[in-house]
Amino acid sequence: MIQHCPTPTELDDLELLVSGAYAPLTRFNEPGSVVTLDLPDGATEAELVDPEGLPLARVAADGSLEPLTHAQYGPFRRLHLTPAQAREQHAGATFVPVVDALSEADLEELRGLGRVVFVALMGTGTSSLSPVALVRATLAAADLLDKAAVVAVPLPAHGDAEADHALGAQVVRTYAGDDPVHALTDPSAGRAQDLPAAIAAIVDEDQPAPEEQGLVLFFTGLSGSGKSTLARALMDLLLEQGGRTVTSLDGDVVRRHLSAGLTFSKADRETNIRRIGWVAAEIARHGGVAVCSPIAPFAETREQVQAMVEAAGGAFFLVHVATPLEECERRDRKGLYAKARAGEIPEFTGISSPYEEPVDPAVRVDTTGRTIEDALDDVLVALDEAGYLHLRGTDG
Ligand SMILES: Nc1ncnc2c1ncn2[C@@H]1O[C@H](COP(=O)(O)OS(=O)(=O)O)[C@@H](OP(=O)(O)O)[C@H]1O
Ligand SMILES: Nc1ncnc2c1ncn2[C@@H]1O[C@H](COP(=O)(O)OP(=O)(O)O)[C@@H](O)[C@H]1O
Repeated sequence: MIQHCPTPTELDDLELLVSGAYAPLTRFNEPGSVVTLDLPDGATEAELVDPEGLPLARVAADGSLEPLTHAQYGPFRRLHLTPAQAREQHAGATFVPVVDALSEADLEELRGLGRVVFVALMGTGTSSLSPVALVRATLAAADLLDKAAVVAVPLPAHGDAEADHALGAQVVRTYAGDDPVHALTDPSAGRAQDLPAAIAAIVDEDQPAPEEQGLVLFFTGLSGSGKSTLARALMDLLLEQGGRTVTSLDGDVVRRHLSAGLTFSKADRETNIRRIGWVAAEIARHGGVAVCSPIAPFAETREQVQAMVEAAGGAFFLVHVATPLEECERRDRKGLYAKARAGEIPEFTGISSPYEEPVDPAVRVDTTGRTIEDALDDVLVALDEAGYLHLRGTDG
């Protein structure tokens, strides 16, 4: 039987299927259900493992589950009660679903309800807050009420608003059992202007202003288009003007270290870009700036990098260095195009290997006939307008 690590959404679903939160649903892939599991390469059964390889459950061909161990990772694990545990610990309370930071108005609405249990629906993609910040903000809200407790339920979003709403309502009912459920009248209506100070501080930390957010500047384009030159010039400005930590992930340099030994086959290029994306996402997670300048010829891999960066709370800023092939080949700074034309370098991007142009980059720069400062200015203006970096160029 194969081992398989499900997606974050599938891991959330697995926990809720096993805990009884989805009752009467107990298995993946029931007809018409949004609770689905994709196994790789046509496999019909598998041992499901967490990201660190701990076996969690076996899934059979009919989607049914045999639990092996409970998930043990992640912050606030102690608040992950099963519905049975929640009903036992909090019998007689009013259950209140929460998907966002609670405002003064929300709290006012709850005063007088007696004992309240917040059911923080903190699964993947449910809230605009990160899962951990949603729980932290809900604990802060509980502190502001007389008698309130928090249960964390990793109910994920499945991309179908109607089905997700129905599933959420059903899950909260299951947690409440015979006790009342109170849905807030206008959840998050008071957002921004009406958050208690302790909750506002948690939201601000989770959602930093664009100029404080981790940033991945990703230059893509043909060999010789000007990626490294522009990336280096931009990093110099950042270092000169200060205030941020900066890491370079240049294509050639990465291939000498992180990706040493990889070829230029499609599979190896994808591996190379995903490695860059993984490192860049970690840098962004810590609020730093990563400047990446690989060719990155495949749209799908670039999108995977974007997803990794955004999942880490960073902003992804794609710069297409759109210098045409003719100009890159005319420059042929490293003599590689001549060798590729002579058949000495196989699978050369633009000659014998594809480059998929980005459809919707944050900025597109053709460097042909322009100075470096002038071309860089296009990037600086776009970054300034997006609010991420406010750098002054050197040409005025
Ligand atoms: N077959 C082939 N195709 C493209 N490029 C080649 C090839 N062989 C070697 N080189 C040199 O490697 C640099 C590109 O590496 P990358 O890691 O950026 O490429 S990729 O993103 O994995 O496609 C690229 O550097 P840049 O010119 O800076 O882009 C080339 O110098
Ligand atoms: N406006 C410009 N912006 C960037 N590079 C330019 C520009 N005009 C000419 N060039 C030259 O083009 C070449 C680009 O090479 P490089 O930055 O290594 O490209 P890449 O990293 O995309 O392979 C350099 O020799 C650079 O001096």
